Amino acid sequence: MDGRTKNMNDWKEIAHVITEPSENVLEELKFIKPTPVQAACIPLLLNYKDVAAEAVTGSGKTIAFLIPVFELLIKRESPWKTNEIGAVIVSPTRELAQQIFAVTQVFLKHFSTLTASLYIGGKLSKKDCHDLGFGKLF
Ligand SMILES: Nc1ncnc2c1ncn2[C@@H]1O[C@H](COP(=O)(O)OP(=O)(O)OP(=O)(O)O)[C@@H](O)[C@H]1O
Repeated sequence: MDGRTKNMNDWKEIAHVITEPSENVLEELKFIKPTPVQAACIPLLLNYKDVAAEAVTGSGKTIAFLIPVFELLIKRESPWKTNEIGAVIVSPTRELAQQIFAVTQVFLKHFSTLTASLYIGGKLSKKDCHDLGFGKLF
C-alpha cells in the first residue's frame, strides 16, 4: 500500500468515485478523513442528486460541494462552448465568497483544464462583464 492509498483510506467510502486530481487536493489540504457533512453529501452529489445540507459553521461544507462540482465538470464529455459556464456558486456574503474562492484555487492547481472567476459587490461591474466574456467555466 503506497502513501497515497493509505492516506485515502479514510475517504474509502467515496474515494472509488473521485479522481486523482481530487485526491491530490485532499493530500495538499491534508484532509485525512471526511467530515460528516462531506461523507453525507459527496456521494449523493456525485450521483447527480439534489442535496440541501445544513451543518454548523466550520463543519467542512466547502469541500462537500467543491469536490462534486469539480468531479462533475471534468466528467463532462461534450466539448465546452466559448463563454459557457459550468457551475455557479452563490454565497450570501463577500467574505464567504472570497473564502470559497481561495479553496477553489487549490482545486484549480490540480484541475488544470478548468478556470474560475470571483464576482463580488464593491468592484467595477464593467470589469466583471469583460472577464465573463472570456468564457470561464465557473
Ligand atoms: N475533511 C477535513 N479534514 C480536516 N479539515 C477539514 C476538512 N474539511 C474541512 N476542513 C477544514 O475545516 C475548516 C472549516 O471548513 P469549511 O470552511 O469548509 O467549513 P464550512 O462548514 O463551509 O464553514 P462556514 O459555514 O463558516 O462556511 C477549514 O479550515 C477547512 O480547511
